[in-house]
Amino acid sequence: MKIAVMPGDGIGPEVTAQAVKVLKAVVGDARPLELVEAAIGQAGIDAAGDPLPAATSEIARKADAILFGSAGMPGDEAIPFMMRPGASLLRLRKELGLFANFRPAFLFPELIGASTLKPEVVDGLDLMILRELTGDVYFGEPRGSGVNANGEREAFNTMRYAESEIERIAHVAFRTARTRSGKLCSVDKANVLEVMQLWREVVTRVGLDYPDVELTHLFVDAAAMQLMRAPRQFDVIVTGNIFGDILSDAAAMLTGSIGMLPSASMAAGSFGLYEPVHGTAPDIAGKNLANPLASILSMAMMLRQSFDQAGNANRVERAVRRVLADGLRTGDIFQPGCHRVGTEEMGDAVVAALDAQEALAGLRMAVN
Ligand SMILES: NC(=O)c1ccc[n+]([C@@H]2O[C@H](COP(=O)([O-])OP(=O)(O)OC[C@H]3O[C@@H](n4cnc5c(N)ncnc54)[C@H](O)[C@@H]3O)[C@@H](O)[C@H]2O)c1
Ligand SMILES: CC(C)[C@H](C(=O)O)[C@@H](O)C(=O)O
Ligand SMILES: [Mg+2]
Repeated sequence: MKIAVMPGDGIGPEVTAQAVKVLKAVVGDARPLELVEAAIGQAGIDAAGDPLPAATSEIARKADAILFGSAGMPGDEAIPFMMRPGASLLRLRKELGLFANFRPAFLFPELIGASTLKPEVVDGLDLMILRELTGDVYFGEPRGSGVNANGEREAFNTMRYAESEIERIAHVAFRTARTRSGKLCSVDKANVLEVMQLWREVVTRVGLDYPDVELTHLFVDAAAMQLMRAPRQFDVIVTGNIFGDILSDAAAMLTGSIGMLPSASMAAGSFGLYEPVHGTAPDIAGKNLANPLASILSMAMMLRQSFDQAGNANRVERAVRRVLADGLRTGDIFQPGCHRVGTEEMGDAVVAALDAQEALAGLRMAVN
């Protein structure tokens, strides 16, 4: 198992360290684990004068999977786009062709009181946002800024999708819906944007190959409203890059905190980049306050999707559920009556819960 570890900026190194700790505990001696750390974001600038150093891209290409923390800091916007610490992630996604971004919004029953919605509205929430990740206004050309004919400063980006890009994410979406409830909602803005008219047309056409999947369409503004009103009406949502970015942060709050939302960014095969949906959280960085569970749960997605280790992934998810059931909470998911812990203590508790699972399994074997 060759894994590139890219901690990045802000809370990235803090939460990634916990995911690595849990990874080592769950894999144990069963499989050789090769972890190669690579500099990205500000660390890349410090090491090689580039937020995505060539050496980091090389490590990424040779790995089976990437465990990513987060990148970018306040003030980034003043730096030219390609040199921003935060842009390192966009460049990496594009370089590696990571077009399919899975962002599951799953509510652990123990956190029902931490959700921003009423318990009866979110109870049992388990939805999958599939975000297209290498197209759209993030990468569309032309982009830039300058002075217009009136002598006024202006800036512009281009929302752009090629038919083939929509087709390939649509196929992933329909296949994903098949493995879940068979319901797929495509989110666009076809009432206003040509590019989204194409999106709707192509998704609808691809859908003819999947007659067993029930396809619906929503405009993104209505989708945002429905997500807050009655989120359980959704199972799989497929959408473009920018709408997916926004809807997934919103969905995070239904699960209690942005610190709970993992993600997997996949290319065509089993290679993937796994990262929490949250950013570098400069306001709490370096204080042992960050919730590491999104990072730990991203690592579980890595075990399942890149290494075919569903058993180990389930064990990690069960261990997370155990620590929540035991009342352990970082500040972002704190509820009265619970026990407040820091980033490291939360990671240690997940490892202890894994050990307890193992001890119990050993005991069962001995009894039988
Ligand atoms: N994948 C990434 O690398 C990624 C994702 C989003 C934002 N960013 C970058 O991060 C920087 C900060 O962005 P932002 O402030 O808009 O978003 P953010 O997600 O970093 O923080 C938003 C809020 O959520 C809180 N938060 C985030 N993660 C948390 C965690 N694990 N535990 C507890 N609280 C948590 C923060 O303290 C903050 O109050 C920016 O430079 C942005 O570009 C990077
Ligand atoms: C940091 C930023 C470039 C990134 C994005 O916009 O894709 C982030 O917000 C995310 O959700 O992964
Ligand atoms: Mg985002």
